[in-house]
Amino acid sequence: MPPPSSPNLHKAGAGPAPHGYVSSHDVVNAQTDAHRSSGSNSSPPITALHNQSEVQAHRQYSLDSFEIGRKLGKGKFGKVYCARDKATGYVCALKVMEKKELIHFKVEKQFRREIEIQSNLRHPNILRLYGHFHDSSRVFLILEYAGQGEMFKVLRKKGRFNDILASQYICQIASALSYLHKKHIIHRDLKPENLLIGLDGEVKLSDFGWSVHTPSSRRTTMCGTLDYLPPEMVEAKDHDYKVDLWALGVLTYEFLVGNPPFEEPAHKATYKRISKVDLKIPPFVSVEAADLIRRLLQHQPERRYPLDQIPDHPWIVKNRPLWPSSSGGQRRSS
Ligand SMILES: Nc1ncnc2c1ncn2[C@@H]1O[C@H](COP(=O)(O)OP(=O)(O)OP(=O)(O)O)[C@@H](O)[C@H]1O
Repeated sequence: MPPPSSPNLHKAGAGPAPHGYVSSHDVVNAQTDAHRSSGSNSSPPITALHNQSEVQAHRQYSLDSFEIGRKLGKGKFGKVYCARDKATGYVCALKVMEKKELIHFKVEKQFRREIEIQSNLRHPNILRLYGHFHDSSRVFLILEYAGQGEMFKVLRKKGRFNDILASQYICQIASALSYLHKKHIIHRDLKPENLLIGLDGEVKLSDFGWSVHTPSSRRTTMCGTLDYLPPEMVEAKDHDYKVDLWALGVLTYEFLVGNPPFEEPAHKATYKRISKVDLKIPPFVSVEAADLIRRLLQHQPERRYPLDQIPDHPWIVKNRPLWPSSSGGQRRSS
């Protein structure tokens, strides 16, 4: 585990074995899992330790290094638990995957790429991967704990976000994407399901399974979620980092409207609408937000609004003074 020096690290509250943490050996005990996950939904009472100094660099981690808390969720390839590093008290999320499943579904390569990419990233709006370890049958990822959970769930619960919240999220995501693009990484799978929310309400971009280091020639691999696919991928043309700009436009729309713009019951119909950029923005969407959506959802990738101009877009400029100050917004100093 690289030194977890990020200001987003969190330390468990004081006291012996608090928050329902148990021995790490219980992590694969299905019965206790069920018991824990059906228990309290509240996050463990944890205290953010901002600017905490470097801790235990180059330590060798194993399952014994952690006390395992409640199950945070379940993905296609594993379960995620809240965990506390016994030595330091730091709280993280521990993702547990069965090796045989990764092999069975032929996702080892994708998984290795995800680890390689994510462990080298340092940005307040990108979920940190502190390290990984394995035993004979499982692989464990030590991830930053996103205390407010999944963006997707929050959005579905609220229906849609107001301009203030949506603009703050979009500005944070634009900053994270801009950081990735400067490192020649395309995310390629931006959608609410791949966004988590940190303890202070800040966006955490996660899931780098589809990401690629931009190659010299552009790629044609078909990937990503249907609703977020750009015209060039629907039309099986080459694509580059500008696919993320299109996805940001789709996301802006979904945040403000509650569903993605080209959604149709049949795949073919969705493809068609994407290819034609058949965009209908409801009248309740503000003029400024609609302008940004249209500028991002351009059929021609070169015409899409550049990420570095997003903080100066009128929608962001208008709403920035209303953002709650504690939620990790990417404020401009000028
Ligand atoms: N770092 C984290 N902090 C808090 N909760 C998390 C964290 N990582 C995952 N979770 C929770 O666990 C669930 C499962 O996560 P996981 O990454 O395994 O799968 P996923 O991203 O939902 O799906 P997929 O299997 O397609 O990658 C998430 O939906 C989320 O609710």
